[in-house]
Amino acid sequence: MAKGKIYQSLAGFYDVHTENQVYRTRARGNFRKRKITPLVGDDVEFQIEDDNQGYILEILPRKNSLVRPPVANIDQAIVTTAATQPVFSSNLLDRQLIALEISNIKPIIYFTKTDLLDRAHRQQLQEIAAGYAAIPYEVIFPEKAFSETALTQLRKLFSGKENVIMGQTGAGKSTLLNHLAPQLNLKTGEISAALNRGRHTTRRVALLAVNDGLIADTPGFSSYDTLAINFRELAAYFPEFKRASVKCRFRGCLHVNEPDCEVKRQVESGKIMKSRYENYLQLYTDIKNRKPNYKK
Ligand SMILES: Nc1nc2c(ncn2[C@@H]2O[C@H](COP(=O)(O)OP(=O)(O)OP(=O)(O)O)[C@@H](O)[C@H]2O)c(=O)[nH]1
Ligand SMILES: [Zn+2]
Repeated sequence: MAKGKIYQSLAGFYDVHTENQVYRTRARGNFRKRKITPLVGDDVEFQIEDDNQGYILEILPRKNSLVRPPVANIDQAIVTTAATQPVFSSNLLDRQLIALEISNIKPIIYFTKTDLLDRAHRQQLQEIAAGYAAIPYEVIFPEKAFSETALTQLRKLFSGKENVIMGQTGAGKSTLLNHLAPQLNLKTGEISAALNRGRHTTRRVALLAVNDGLIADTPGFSSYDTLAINFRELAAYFPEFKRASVKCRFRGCLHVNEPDCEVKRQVESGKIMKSRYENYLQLYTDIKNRKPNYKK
């Protein structure tokens, strides 16, 4: 029996890479019965049948997995965030960050279209970017769009990691992927259309080697609209709230109506971004009012 990692899935075949070879494998029938589908990124045990063929026997435990794109064991996500066109939304960004925190995926916030900002807006967005960097999140705010400095910074963060790209439609995901992996030659503006074609569309998904790291060739969206968490857990996915909360008077403080709340104090003093707190309250209310059958 051999061990490897699935790098590509296409029409029921899984390309498994070991240290020195690639095997084209199929999943054994018992996976279908157990309703388990191997995913790109899975570490697997497989039986070698021929020179470079085989079948998968076991999927090793996953760190996490996404639905779109269907990829497992992701370390990092590049959250492609338009500074403008579409207009910057802290609410969308925060929801993406929370979804990643829940899945234990490290976010890298990459601002696109910074070249389209006038001076006043550039100043404003730079302050926002600095706020996120202080949380701390990895933030890349290119002086010029896709400057070598920004791309080098991003490539460095890749090393030894499995990455995915996410972001709303038009944010610049394909453009960024093309800069990172020119061999892809993606047409811009096409990805969201392909993803929206429906869940039954079989698409090739592959991991590409980029600077000692791996990147999924298919950008995706997180399932932030189906947050399945309890409202009491939400604050734990805001790193700066979690840090402050040790100084709240009450254990289990939800930072809403409680007296002597350190999170609220830090919002007042400007240490915690007001927008983050407002987005927290909005999401908190949404989750609390969610219909019971909506949970998972
Ligand atoms: N000026 C400027 N334009 C950009 C930048 N990034 C992307 N664009 C343009 O914005 C448009 C959308 O970019 P895409 O890369 O297609 O965006 P996407 O996120 O892949 O979009 P979907 O496929 O719809 O999900 C294209 O016309 C790009 O050329 C940038 O940093 N600066
Ligand atoms: Zn509190």
